[in-house]
Amino acid sequence: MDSAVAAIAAWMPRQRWCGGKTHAPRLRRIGAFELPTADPDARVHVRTLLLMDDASTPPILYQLPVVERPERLPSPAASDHLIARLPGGGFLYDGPYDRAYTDALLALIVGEGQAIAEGADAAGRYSGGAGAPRAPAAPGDTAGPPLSAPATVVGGEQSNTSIVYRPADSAPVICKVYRQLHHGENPDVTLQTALAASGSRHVPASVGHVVGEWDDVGQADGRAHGHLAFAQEFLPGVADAWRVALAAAAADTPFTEEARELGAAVAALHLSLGELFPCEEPSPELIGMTTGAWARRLAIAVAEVPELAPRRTEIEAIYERARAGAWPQLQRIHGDLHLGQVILAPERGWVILDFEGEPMRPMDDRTRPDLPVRDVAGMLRSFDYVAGSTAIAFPERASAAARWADASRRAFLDGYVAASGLDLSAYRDLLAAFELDKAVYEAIYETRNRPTWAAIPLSAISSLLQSEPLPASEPRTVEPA
Ligand SMILES: Nc1ncnc2c1ncn2[C@@H]1O[C@H](COP(=O)(O)OP(=O)(O)O)[C@@H](O)[C@H]1O
Ligand SMILES: O=P(O)(O)O[C@H]1O[C@H](CO)[C@@H](O[C@H]2O[C@H](CO)[C@@H](O)[C@H](O)[C@H]2O)[C@H](O)[C@H]1O
Repeated sequence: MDSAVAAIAAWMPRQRWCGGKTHAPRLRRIGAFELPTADPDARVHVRTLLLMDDASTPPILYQLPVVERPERLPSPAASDHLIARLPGGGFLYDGPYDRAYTDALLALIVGEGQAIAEGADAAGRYSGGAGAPRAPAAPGDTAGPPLSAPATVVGGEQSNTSIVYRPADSAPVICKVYRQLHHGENPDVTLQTALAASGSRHVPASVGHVVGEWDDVGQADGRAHGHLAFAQEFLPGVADAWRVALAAAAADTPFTEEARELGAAVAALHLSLGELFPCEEPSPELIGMTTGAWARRLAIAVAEVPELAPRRTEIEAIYERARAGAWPQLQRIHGDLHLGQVILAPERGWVILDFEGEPMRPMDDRTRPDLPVRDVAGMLRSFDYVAGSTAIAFPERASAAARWADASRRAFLDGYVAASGLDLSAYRDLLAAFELDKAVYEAIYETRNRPTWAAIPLSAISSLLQSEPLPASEPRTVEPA
């Protein structure tokens, strides 16, 4: 497979999910596993490679599902997903675009299957959300659910690769294949599965997931264990709020009613998470962990984004003011909340997706109790992004878009405060620090991934350093989601 790894290294930087577009990956094979397929002659191999990019700092472990075929796929569209011709005469395809992989993955989850280990291993776990395909009652039970269905890959700006299955006789399912792997719990799986099981209407039902293991010298027993994929109910025909909000801002259509309800949905989510998972008091140690993370992120940003160096002292002053101020209880949160993570489903209201947390943050940080204001700050930044990207696309609409964003931000805060019972005005400094920290994160993210958008967080950082936090209205108490 060495030639395949070399071909993947050349192909990978062009993929949206690749975190290291600014350097040539230096890939080291950690292990692989093969998924059983329906091919009776076993001429097609569905293999997942786990490859460490040692050229990233810190190194990133990638999941690369590929399909090795003896012949070229006939469809002209398939050639877009051909990674390489193999020296032995075969063809190597990008797995999520090849039905052999998508079917093998669905069957692994729904049938609670086991991969064939080649140094790494994987197994399916089925949790059976409403309307999802059902696992066979017993091995070989042919009256079971579809283990095969037409599938398409979700396009756009995604950190992972999501595959939508549309079985003929059961509800559609979306399965996210994690591209960057980590040892331990992936909150995307654990938080959403617990919320759905508790009856929350603000998350899609869970269908199942894939767990995996691979060699890792950093673990006591030399093996890492983590989540590789997550399948959930797919809500069809709804655009994410980012697209809806962009259209509303471009047309100068008010979004305040939707923003207020979104604030209430986020509050209900926080109440549910606070009940389902342990909470912690803000001890000096926990406060130190949060402020330490702000400082580390700022140091990376200053090194990578030259425009930030002159603002460092001012940013640190806002962090210090927040450190010395009031801190609420810590609890599990979403962790990377923005408009691209929420959809407005008919007769259901706001549905919140993607609980994986910020992809550039260490997984240990993402799985600890955190501050709900981090999520509030993330959504406030997202409304500002709508104004920023509208201004880039239509400079003549910049002022109207800025007013649109300001009204949406205020309505979101009003909805959140009214529904959460949290007196946000007591945590203004903390909210300001989290908003700044998110903008600092975005400055790194955009510089690495979409340099033409780096101006959006950079101009937000300037405004945040000049302005006072938004006032927040009085809270009242409501039931969890
Ligand atoms: N359950 C779902 N129902 C409908 N659309 C979904 C669902 N889950 C994800 N999506 C769509 O796929 C996109 C990417 O999903 P997300 O979980 O945010 O992936 P990533 O981690 O790659 O960013 C979302 O913005 C949304 O448009
Ligand atoms: O891919 P994820 O959803 O896990 O999140 C990452 O990518 C996001 C961009 O797709 C990025 O969000 C930033 O851009 C959004 C517009 O595209 C904007 O709505 C967000 O407010 C802004 O933070 C996110 O930060 C990153 O973690």
